[in-house]
Amino acid sequence: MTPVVKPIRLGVNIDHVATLRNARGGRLPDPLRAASLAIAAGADGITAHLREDRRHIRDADMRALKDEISVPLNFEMAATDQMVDIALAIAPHACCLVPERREERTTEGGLDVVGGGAVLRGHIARLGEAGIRVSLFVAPDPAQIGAAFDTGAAVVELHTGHWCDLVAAGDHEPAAAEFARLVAAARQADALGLEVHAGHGLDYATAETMATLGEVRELNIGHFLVGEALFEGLESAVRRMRTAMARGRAALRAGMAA
Ligand SMILES: CC(=O)[C@@H](O)[C@H](O)COP(=O)(O)O
Ligand SMILES: NCC(=O)COP(=O)(O)O
Repeated sequence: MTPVVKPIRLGVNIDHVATLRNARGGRLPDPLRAASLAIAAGADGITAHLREDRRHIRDADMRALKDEISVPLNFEMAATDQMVDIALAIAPHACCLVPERREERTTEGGLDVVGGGAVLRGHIARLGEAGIRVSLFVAPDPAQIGAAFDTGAAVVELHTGHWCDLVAAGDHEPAAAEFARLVAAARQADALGLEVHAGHGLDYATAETMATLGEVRELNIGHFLVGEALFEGLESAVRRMRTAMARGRAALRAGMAA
């Protein structure tokens, strides 16, 4: 009997709508309007990253999203006491703990769960005790996946940024090797009972490829979609992304049936 292919969700990250808004210090474009349009176009969830330097999403944005949107809110944040306190006050559906370095242009690596120790486990416990689903944003590294399981977090989000950069550069062999790491990490995490998400740097083609991995249940995508929205509108870009992901799942089913 052909195994059941579980659905895959799209989380739309609206950080960079706030980047454009903050460029002039005003109210527009409104990240909440972007979230509403993304949801109307089929987004299963909204993701927003409240960085310590508030370079894009601000505290008021996160509060407005929690109060107004009709789909789960995935609150991305650094693993700090301050951010945990803010997350507990907002009470989103989920929190994704990501590494942050002030000087970084974008999220670079995955969370060092292996080295996180009792402090990280304390943050995870505080969030979990409040009923918030905790996700750890990690590189596709077996040790990090195993450590994530040991922390009691429910979800790992696999960092696809390095793979996407290699694909974009046309470095085919290194890209294939990094994709193999993502495949192995997804299988390892799934076998441990962790829910598997993925994100960072994804576009239509790489999202379609990620959707061929049955273990992957959610893709969080932002920068590419906001860029495409400048040319074709956010609703169109989100619909095209959903279609690309559906093509990936269809390819998975076809492979299973063969
Ligand atoms: C964790 C992650 O991949 C996203 O939140 C990404 O960080 C987008 O935000 P930045 O572009 O500010 O890194
Ligand atoms: N966690 C990944 C995310 O939320 C969006 O990352 P990107 O698509 O903006 O690179």
